Amino acid sequence: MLGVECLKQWATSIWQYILSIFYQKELNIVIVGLQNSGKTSLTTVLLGRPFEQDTIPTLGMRMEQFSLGLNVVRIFDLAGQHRFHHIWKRYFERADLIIYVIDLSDLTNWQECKRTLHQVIVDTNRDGIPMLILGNKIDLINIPDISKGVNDRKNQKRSAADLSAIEQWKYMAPLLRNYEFEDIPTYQLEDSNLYVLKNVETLSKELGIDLKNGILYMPESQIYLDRDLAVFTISCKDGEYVQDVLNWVNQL
Ligand SMILES: Nc1nc2c(ncn2[C@@H]2O[C@H](COP(=O)(O)OP(=O)(O)OP(=O)(O)O)[C@@H](O)[C@H]2O)c(=O)[nH]1
Ligand SMILES: [Mg+2]
Repeated sequence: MLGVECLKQWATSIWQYILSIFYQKELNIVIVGLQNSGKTSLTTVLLGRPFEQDTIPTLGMRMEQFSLGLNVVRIFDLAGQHRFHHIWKRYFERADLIIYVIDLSDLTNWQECKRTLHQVIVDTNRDGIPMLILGNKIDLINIPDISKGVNDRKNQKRSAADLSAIEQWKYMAPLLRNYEFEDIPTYQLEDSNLYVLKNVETLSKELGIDLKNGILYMPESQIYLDRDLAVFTISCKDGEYVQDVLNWVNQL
């Protein structure tokens, strides 16, 4: 009787092995974005390792590999420094998913960040590679506490403006999914109102991406997005919304 059980187990494991040969998939994830946006931190978090405050800028590329069920996942964590951007294209050729990471807490390079994102989308759109745009570091952009200083004459004007933006953002957000691109409000982005970018629709609009109709608006032209594309806001530090990102990747 024991012999029959052993034989069954053996046959099952052989069968699983044969299945794995036919069904084993390799998933290449290529992560790009400007310097300091959090690409290496994202890689660390995706690998289930603890977040590190002090990181070293990546030089060239760093590859990490892990198994996910029967599949092998390879993460290509590319360097964000400008002098390395020319190597990105080489990795796009074998990418099954491209992730573009943005530091939402720092507006200094916002225009460059947008330009670079547009270029990545244009360069890879024809191949239809799925793409994920991640607004990172949302733990650093808090909604200002407007109750503070509301009686302070100097702050009164500012507080009223903030209040209307906050109210608009808070109440419109759930409705935006039914809105056309033109209806999503735009903002004069500055350090005091960065929190509006936590909202995925607002962030997409500021990046020129019409998620509903699949169109990328660039300063001189526009293109149809011929691919799966999603925008999330996350914090690698707190792990906020990282699970949503993983769920999205899993359904690809
Ligand atoms: N507060 C906060 N800090 C973050 C977050 N993600 C990354 N950082 C910090 O941002 C800095 C840069 O992170 P990296 O992951 O090295 O950035 P990178 O995009 O890999 O940079 P390069 O390799 O130079 O292109 C580090 O000090 C991280 O600890 C986040 O979600 N919140
Ligand atoms: Mg890095």
